[in-house]
Amino acid sequence: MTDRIIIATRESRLAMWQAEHVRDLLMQRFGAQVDLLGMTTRGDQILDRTLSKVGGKGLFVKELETALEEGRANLAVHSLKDVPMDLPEGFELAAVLEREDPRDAFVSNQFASLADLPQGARVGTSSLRRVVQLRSVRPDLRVEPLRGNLDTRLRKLDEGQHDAIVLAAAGLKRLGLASRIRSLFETDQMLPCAGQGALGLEVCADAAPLLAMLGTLTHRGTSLSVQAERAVSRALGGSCSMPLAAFAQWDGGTLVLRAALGHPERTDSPLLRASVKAPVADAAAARALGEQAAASLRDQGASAYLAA
Ligand SMILES: NCc1[nH]cc(CCC(=O)O)c1CC(=O)O
Repeated sequence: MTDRIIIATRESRLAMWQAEHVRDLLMQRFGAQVDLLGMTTRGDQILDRTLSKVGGKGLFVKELETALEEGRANLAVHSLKDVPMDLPEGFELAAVLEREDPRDAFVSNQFASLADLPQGARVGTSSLRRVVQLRSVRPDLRVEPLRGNLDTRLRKLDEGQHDAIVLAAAGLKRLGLASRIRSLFETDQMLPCAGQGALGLEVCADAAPLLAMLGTLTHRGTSLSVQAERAVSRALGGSCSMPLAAFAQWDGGTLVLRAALGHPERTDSPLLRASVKAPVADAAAARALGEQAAASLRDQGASAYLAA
């Protein structure tokens, strides 16, 4: 079963790149024969509404999981930031690959950075996390919705619908579009969301040989970081589309985790921030650190933000 592997993937250019990247890795590392099964998910079809209003992240993942369940594929490759905090019963993350650049990128045809934008400039993004952080440094900006895959978003920018847009650097780099990045946000200005830049490999929990084999691909620092980040979100129990950022870095011993939570509606509410660190050597300790960051946000009044 592990000598021929079928990867279920969405058909966007980024998803295909990621699936092909994993295919190449599996061929190199294990000499496996790998095929791709392209699929369109509900999340890909809904382009006119904010995802958080129609069911959130799970929309991109569900169809792929069904393919795994029915044995049409063995493996699904995801951008971890699109994977819900708790996988449905019967599925497991077999591996977390080394993280690409986790930062957000400022993309514009006229302006070099956020600081260069004139008063009242129009910035495209549909991510509440980006909206609240933009608002906190530049309350004057007009933040406008922007959806679609990377190519669609860049086209909307090029058509003049926005003065600038904010995108994950990882996606742009993977697609050979790094030249579109005018500047990278420092993480203290625009903290990434949990899992940004990392890929997760999902399999059926009963696929023991495959789980063991793929597990060897895990990048330890990325995996511990992402466990802590995802634990913040899980502990806050809000929806996966809440304006929450969580970003961790591991130096081989200590995990440093920062989180930020914005109010989804009230522009006068400040961002809540937490920063915690501890020696971390396993997933349980990483998750405990995430829970500590969530507790700190709660102490600062996070529940009023989450209820909104
Ligand atoms: N939400 C869509 C999505 N999912 C993963 C990436 C980029 C790659 C990554 O962060 O792993 C993007 C694009 C973006 O947010 O700009």
